[in-house]
Amino acid sequence: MPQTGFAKKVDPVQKDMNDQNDGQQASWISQLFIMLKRNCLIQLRFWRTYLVQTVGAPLMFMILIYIFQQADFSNQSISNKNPASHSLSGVYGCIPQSRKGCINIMYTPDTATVRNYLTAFAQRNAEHINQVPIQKVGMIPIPSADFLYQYVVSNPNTTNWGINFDIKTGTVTNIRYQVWYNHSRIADGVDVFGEQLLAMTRGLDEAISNFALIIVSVVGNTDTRVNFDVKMMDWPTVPPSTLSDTIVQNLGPVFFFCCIMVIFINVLSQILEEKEKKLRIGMEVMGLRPSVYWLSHFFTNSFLVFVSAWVTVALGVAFGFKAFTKANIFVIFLTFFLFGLSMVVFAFFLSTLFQKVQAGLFVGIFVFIIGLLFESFIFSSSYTGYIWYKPTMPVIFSISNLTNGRIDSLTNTAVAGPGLPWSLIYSQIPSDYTITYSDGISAVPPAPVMMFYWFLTDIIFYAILTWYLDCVIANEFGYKLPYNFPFTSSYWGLNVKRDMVDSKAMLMHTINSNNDPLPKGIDPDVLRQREMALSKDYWQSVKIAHLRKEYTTFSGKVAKTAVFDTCIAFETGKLVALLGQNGAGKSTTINILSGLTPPSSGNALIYGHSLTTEMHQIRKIMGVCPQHDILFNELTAREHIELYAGLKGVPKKEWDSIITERLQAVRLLHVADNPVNTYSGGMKRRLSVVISTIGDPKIVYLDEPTTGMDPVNRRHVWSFIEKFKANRVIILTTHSMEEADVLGDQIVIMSKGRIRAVGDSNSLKTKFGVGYKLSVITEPDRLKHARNIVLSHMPDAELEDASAGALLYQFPFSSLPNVSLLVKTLNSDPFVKSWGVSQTTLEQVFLTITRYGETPVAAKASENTLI
Ligand SMILES: Nc1ncnc2c1ncn2[C@@H]1O[C@H](COP(=O)(O)OP(=O)(O)OP(=O)(O)O)[C@@H](O)[C@H]1O
Repeated sequence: MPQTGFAKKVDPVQKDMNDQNDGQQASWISQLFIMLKRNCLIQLRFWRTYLVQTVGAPLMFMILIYIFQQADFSNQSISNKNPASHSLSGVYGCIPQSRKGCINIMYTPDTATVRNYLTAFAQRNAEHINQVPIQKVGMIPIPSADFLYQYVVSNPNTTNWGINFDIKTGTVTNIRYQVWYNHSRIADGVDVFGEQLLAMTRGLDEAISNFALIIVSVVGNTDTRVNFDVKMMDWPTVPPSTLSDTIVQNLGPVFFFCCIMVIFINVLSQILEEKEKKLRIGMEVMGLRPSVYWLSHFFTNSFLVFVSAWVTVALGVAFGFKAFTKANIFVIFLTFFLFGLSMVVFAFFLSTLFQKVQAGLFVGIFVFIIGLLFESFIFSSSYTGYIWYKPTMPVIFSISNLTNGRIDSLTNTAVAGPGLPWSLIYSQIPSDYTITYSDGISAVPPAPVMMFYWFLTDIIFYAILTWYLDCVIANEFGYKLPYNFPFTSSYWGLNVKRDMVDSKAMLMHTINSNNDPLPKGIDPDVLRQREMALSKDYWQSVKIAHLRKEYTTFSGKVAKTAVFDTCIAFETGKLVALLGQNGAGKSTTINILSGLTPPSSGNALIYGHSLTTEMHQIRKIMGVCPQHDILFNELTAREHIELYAGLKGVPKKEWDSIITERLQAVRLLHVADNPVNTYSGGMKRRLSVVISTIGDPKIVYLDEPTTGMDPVNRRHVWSFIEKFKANRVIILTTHSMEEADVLGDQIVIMSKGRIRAVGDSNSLKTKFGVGYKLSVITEPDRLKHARNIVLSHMPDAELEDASAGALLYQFPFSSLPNVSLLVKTLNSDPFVKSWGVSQTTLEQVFLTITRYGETPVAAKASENTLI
């Protein structure tokens, strides 16, 4: 970055500003590798889950299909079981058991005589056979007995009877007929093989004889002799190799859909969990590029889909399902694989719409169920087919869960149609598979390759949507890009390469254009710091001007102003301790400075980079230890450091020494290879502190770094921070006054979003502590009595606090000689329980400042009116 205008300046603080360190950030490809490694490590830690998803689910569904199919086969093939025990009652009508309907009787030849016989038969057996669907296809002529065999083999369980007549007329009519009976077609679940055959032959014989009598009565022929020769034939048994995969056709698409949806639900919950636990934002703050994040998830989940698709194909072939064996396995694989990828990207898209795992999962499962319904028996033959076959459907309606309708079509084509060889993927599916819908539309399915194009379209469509929504929907800290961001040159990095003069000019513009009035009763030191921060001649490593943060409601109303008009500068090599009560605005300030949340107004210059426009540059020189640990439970401390060192672009040869030295410094080396979920709260905090120091950051934010640590480890962390602060700015928030006292070179006390006091520990104690402290503990109803004792010996003493029987006084150095007499009196007083004299502590300073809020100095005038 050009240094124009800076080297010449004589101001000593220029040295800090000129110390332009562009920081560390790994290249795009290195980040991708390191993220892929992280994803793989996490997947390996959960290998059982992923094994269930990729192998277990397909295996389970395949076994289920196989079991159902075997049950269906046994229904389709013939076996003599349960001899007859029922009385004759007539011929059963056929019972449709598949969508193809059923045929009651097939007969041949199709001659007038045979038709007459069967018409007479039908009239006499009307109650059994003249019913739907019998009326339509109850009896149909077929060309030959051989046709019957072929038809039954390829359409099992659709026909009841086959009758082949051979009629020779003369003086005596010789009628021979052969009867085939599908005795698995039973009405009440009990085989009535014998009775049914008897009923049929008796019925036919009667019909034929009757017909003969009618003829006699009509034409007057007296010779009515008819010879019957009846032969029972075995129902053609379907060889196992030609059994239809009706179960695969019907259940297959549903089950294959479920295999992929298991992965879909997992991807959705994985991404949302990383969002909810702020893991993703944590990595981005440490320099991870969003594109790398998405791509790494795409690749690792693609691998899962890849495995799952191949396992499905392999199992389908192993189980001998025709959908697989009749097709080219690559066609089948590509179908599952591309469908799986489209669902992965669809999960990405859904994840951008939600912040919480629960909400996202609810919608994910809803999508799953809707998809299942579309895939189910109710819709599979019509609705999804309709969507697939109707090319005019807009792209949006092809939402991925519906695209699986194409798997349905593919399975049907593969099973019942010509199969799917690679050579046919560009050809139209034969018109035999034309489907006529209830609205009269007759659609010819397009070539199978169209299905692949649709999946690819889905993948690209949802990838673009994910990228856009991920940018414009506010993240968990309210950060978002404008709706037109793709058309801004800054997004594409075309005009971000500013030099420091530009950034300084931007800051000065912010300063000059701010007309906010000075807050009333501002502390003189705070005012001086403010003036320096706003001066065009005073430049430090960090210069913050008019920073303000308003949290707004959904309707845009300001719900809370967390930070008001912060103006301050920090110099290199100093640790700034930010103190304040809960809700004072410390974390918000750190979140703004670390780019987690955008400021409502104001700006800052951090090592020459503008906060509002060059956050990507600032991230390269920044380390953050957030208030809540952002750690991956499954990874070890070593893997965390490798991950962040990788993202920051720290050379690999330095990793080992960083791990050893820093983990040793915070006493974590002995658990370096244990997963983080085995760590205590304090251990996690220590690891978070170490992570914030990776990559030689010039500015480090430590948000309550020692919360939950025991005193011993806290001291280890203090000395680690103390050593680390050379040549950097460290901004630390804490509720431990001791910590601020020990570490803070500059202490900033905030209250209600404003800076109330600034200075080093001593100056604050001198200014706000004014000398010494005297505490007296007495009975709660003897406070006045104790106060009189104190004031009689020390009229200069100023009351700071009086509560629950405790008096806290502050007295100047000049009153010190009176202490011994006062102590004597206190010791001899029966109502005084204890007393103590001490130098003012930072805690007392803090209490004073926060108690009197806006005007700490002026407020002291009213102190003695407390009791
Ligand atoms: N996302 C938000 N929406 C609305 N108000 C918020 C949001 N985040 C913080 N606040 C409010 O802003 C104020 C400052 O919060 P902040 O977290 O910065 O305080 P803090 O000083 O860090 O407190 P603590 O010591 O408890 O961490 C609080 O009143 C808080 O309720």
